[in-house]
Amino acid sequence: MEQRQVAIIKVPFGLGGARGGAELGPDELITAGLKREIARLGLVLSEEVRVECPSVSDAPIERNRVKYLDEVRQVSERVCTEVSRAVADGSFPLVLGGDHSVAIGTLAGLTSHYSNLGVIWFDAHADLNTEERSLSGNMHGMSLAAALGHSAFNLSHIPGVGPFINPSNLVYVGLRDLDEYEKEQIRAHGIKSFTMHDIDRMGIQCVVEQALAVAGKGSDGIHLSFDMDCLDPREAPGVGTPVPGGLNYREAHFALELLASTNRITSMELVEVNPLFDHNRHTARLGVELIASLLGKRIL
Ligand SMILES: NC(=[NH2+])NCCC[C@H](N)C(=O)O
Ligand SMILES: [Mn+2]
Ligand SMILES: [Mn+2]
Repeated sequence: MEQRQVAIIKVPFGLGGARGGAELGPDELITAGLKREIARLGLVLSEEVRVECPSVSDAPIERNRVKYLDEVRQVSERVCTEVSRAVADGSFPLVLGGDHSVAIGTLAGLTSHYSNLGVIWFDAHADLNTEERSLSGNMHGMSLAAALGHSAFNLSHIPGVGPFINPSNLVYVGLRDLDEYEKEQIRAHGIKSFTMHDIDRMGIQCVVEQALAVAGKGSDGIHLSFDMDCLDPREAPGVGTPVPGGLNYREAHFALELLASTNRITSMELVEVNPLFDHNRHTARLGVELIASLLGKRIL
């Protein structure tokens, strides 16, 4: 990471998820010691903003098949503004979710500065569904369809946004739970995907090096989108949509340590921490540790 200034952007939004609780994520990460870690690394916290987000109690009763689209749209616009401002200020944007639908706003804000943004997406899921094809209607499963311009609601509807992201600069790490339509999309657009099978076969080091090559090819910035459910639920039980067979503790740390050592990651978001399903703040503490690894913390 080149910048020594970090901007924390908290997005307490959970209406895009399958079950409530992700809106408690940002505060939980702060309570778990995030700012102390940032200070220990000698980084300057240039700002800490909290994006105002609607919650279930403010939202009208949802009767549509696609859930809380208006709320996601509103939050996306606000996140876009904050992320864009952080980049303009020369800070490293660190977005704290919230469910993964907050990525729509993050990517919108980033593309307003980076014309060819690379994206590394750590997740058990592909988040490539469209409004028509989603089986659940949950917007956190549609963020990348919005960023690629495949869904009806997409980045182009957000004021101040840049271009859609390019599928050739998008890469997945940790996939293991895909809907049929998502599999078709990955094949149709040739999106580079390192599934858990590939990690078993090649090892996490080789996977991360190749992922970086894909995201970095011709790009002017690389965003890391980190869904905590990429981890095995034994490591990270506090998530909304856990899937067995994920990354273990050292694989996740090593991946982020490797990314940090290249100095090429220009922004990060960490999403889907859900304290309601956590035990003793374990998942939030792990989230803080992983952010520290990405920001340059080393063992020795
Ligand atoms: N960001 C996430 N945790 N996404 C989970 C998505 C699960 C499923 N594919 C869906 O569309 O509903
Ligand atoms: Mn996700
Ligand atoms: Mn996921």
